[in-house]
Amino acid sequence: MAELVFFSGTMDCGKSTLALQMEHNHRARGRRGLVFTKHDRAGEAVLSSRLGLAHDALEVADDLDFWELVVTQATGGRVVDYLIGDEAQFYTPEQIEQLARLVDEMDVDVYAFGITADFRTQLFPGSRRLIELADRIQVLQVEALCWCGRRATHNARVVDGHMVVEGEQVVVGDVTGVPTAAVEYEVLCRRHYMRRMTSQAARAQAVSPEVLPFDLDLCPLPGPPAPPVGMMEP
Ligand SMILES: Nc1ncnc2c1ncn2[C@@H]1O[C@H](COP(=O)(O)OP(=O)(O)O)[C@@H](O)[C@H]1O
Ligand SMILES: Cc1cn([C@H]2C[C@H](O)[C@@H](COP(=O)(O)O)O2)c(=O)[nH]c1=O
Repeated sequence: MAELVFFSGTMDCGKSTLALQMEHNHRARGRRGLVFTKHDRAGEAVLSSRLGLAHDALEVADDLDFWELVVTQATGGRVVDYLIGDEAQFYTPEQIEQLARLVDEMDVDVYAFGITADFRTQLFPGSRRLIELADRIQVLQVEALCWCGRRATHNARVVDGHMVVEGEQVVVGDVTGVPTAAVEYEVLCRRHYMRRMTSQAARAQAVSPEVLPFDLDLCPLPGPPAPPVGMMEP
């Protein structure tokens, strides 16, 4: 029986890599599929992974109708067994409903890949609909890590070196790790997301004079506690 599966995780946790692997595995077994993406960092109509692999893909415009497209293929004699959809957070809720219909009425497997929440921790509309409709939600096993070593759960947006929590929901970008003037992203654990503590902010705080050790000459440490009244020192 066909399934609608939502593979989710933070940015940089291997979703596109897994999408490419699944495409490879299904095709290797003779299944016929279509690959989609939207706003991939590498450009239009390509599904790319940070591991260096890439695959041609159909770019999902807002007016693309998945149902119409697959039905047209099928009536033209081109069987579609499965769909791979990367960057699915950017799909419209209506498109997610079309994908669910393809699973239920055309027996097409749909594997959607995407982040759930934006840089403000709010669900993308496409991801929200996937969470509502998917047969299964699979959180990726490879964990992206916060700079502190904890599992990263949140996607932070960094502009001019500072984490921001206001702005357009969609700004295509990468997790470069190199502060630039442009928009970039950093994955963080919840604790550091809430404190707006990016790796750069943590480094800056570590060398800030406010947290340097006290100058002991100016601020001597207290001595040992005085003996209780009535007791003589030996
Ligand atoms: N040089 C590298 N060597 C090994 N693994 C890498 C390298 N660069 C990236 N990766 C892996 O690729 C993952 C990102 O893959 P990608 O599919 O692009 O992520 P996503 O689509 O979730 O944003 C990283 O979490 C890391 O595991
Ligand atoms: C958090 C967040 C991300 N984006 C963009 C940035 C990237 O182009 C993609 C995520 O791609 P990845 O393969 O998962 O790394 O989404 C955005 O537009 N808005 C956001 O809030």
